[in-house]
Amino acid sequence: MEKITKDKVRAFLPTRERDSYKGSYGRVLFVGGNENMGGAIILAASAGVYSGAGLVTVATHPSNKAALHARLPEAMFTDMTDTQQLKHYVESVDMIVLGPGLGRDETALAVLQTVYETVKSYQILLVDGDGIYLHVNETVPEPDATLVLTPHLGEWRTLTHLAPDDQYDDVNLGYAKQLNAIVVLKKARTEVYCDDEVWENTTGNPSMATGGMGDTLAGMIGGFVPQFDTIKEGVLSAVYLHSYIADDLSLTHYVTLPTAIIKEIPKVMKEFSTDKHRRWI
Ligand SMILES: NC(=O)C1=CN([C@@H]2O[C@H](COP(=O)(O)OP(=O)(O)OC[C@H]3O[C@@H](n4cnc5c(N)ncnc54)[C@H](OP(=O)(O)O)[C@@H]3O)[C@@H](O)[C@H]2O)[C@@H](O)CC1
Ligand SMILES: Nc1ncnc2c1ncn2[C@@H]1O[C@H](COP(=O)(O)OP(=O)(O)O)[C@@H](O)[C@H]1O
Ligand SMILES: [Mg+2]
Repeated sequence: MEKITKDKVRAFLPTRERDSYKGSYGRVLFVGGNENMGGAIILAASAGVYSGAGLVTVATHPSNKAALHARLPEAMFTDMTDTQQLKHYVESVDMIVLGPGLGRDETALAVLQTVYETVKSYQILLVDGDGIYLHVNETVPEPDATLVLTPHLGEWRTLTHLAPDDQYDDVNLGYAKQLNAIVVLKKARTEVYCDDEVWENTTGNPSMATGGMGDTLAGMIGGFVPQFDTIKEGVLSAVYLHSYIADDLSLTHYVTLPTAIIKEIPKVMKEFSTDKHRRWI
């Protein structure tokens, strides 16, 4: 098992080109947030924007529109219950983050099915939260995209039926392959299963054990992956920095709020950037 370390993340972090524009840094669609869990998708999308995604759209329940615009004016809104609009947005992005706060009812299932039917092989689809529940418990088409799954230990048990005592690395890797996915197994020391590799995070602490923390990680991965040289490097860097920020905040804060992590992302990316002393003027 390889460790995700500071030096590796520093080396992975891309530098920005002078002539780049928002299209250079990824168009990302966030799908989720029913009438009761709009916060989950707003957190995910906020993490995506603060991670540097070039253009972010949120497909969510219409009741979340005003809150989204108030909290995150950088993001665009579309109604996730409008199937034609949802298809249109899925077709126009590089990456989709599906599932935070989506719910598990018929509307949620229809949304997930539309996304799964529409994605193409050149796109990246991250499935989290209720999306993972629907992925396992409902009959859904296999998405033709690079799949990233971000289960916590409970969701991993749902996906694999593995008891906690049976979750050895090689067994987990076998399941990740069977699921045809890069798996981010979230826990105190999060693990990433990618191709034949197993990675272990070296950051993270119990001040992070609060609702919305995983939604925030999903959003960071969504923001990072289109900007990084490889999907693996984007995923590993998001996992590391999400918890690195929390470790820093935990020195002075008993609990680390997802919104506090989100605010710090651009600063920490600058700290890790190899051209951090560069001035553009
Ligand atoms: N502000 C918002 O809108 C928020 C919205 N949210 C949205 O809620 C949706 C449901 O997600 P969820 O994770 O809350 O619930 P679920 O999928 O039922 O999993 C819990 C089950 O797994 C088990 N379990 C075992 N080990 C575990 C572990 N290490 N970590 C966690 N659980 C563990 C656990 O066992 P127990 O605690 O009962 O012992 C229980 O049986 C999802 O879409 C998410 O995005 C939340 O993000 C909160 C903020
Ligand atoms: N004790 C802990 N130590 C380190 N990280 C933790 C701890 N508890 C939770 N986390 C992190 O918080 C996140 C929780 O994810 P998840 O349960 O999906 O949250 P939510 O669905 O509420 O957003 C994961 O990234 C996990 O690694
Ligand atoms: Mg979660």
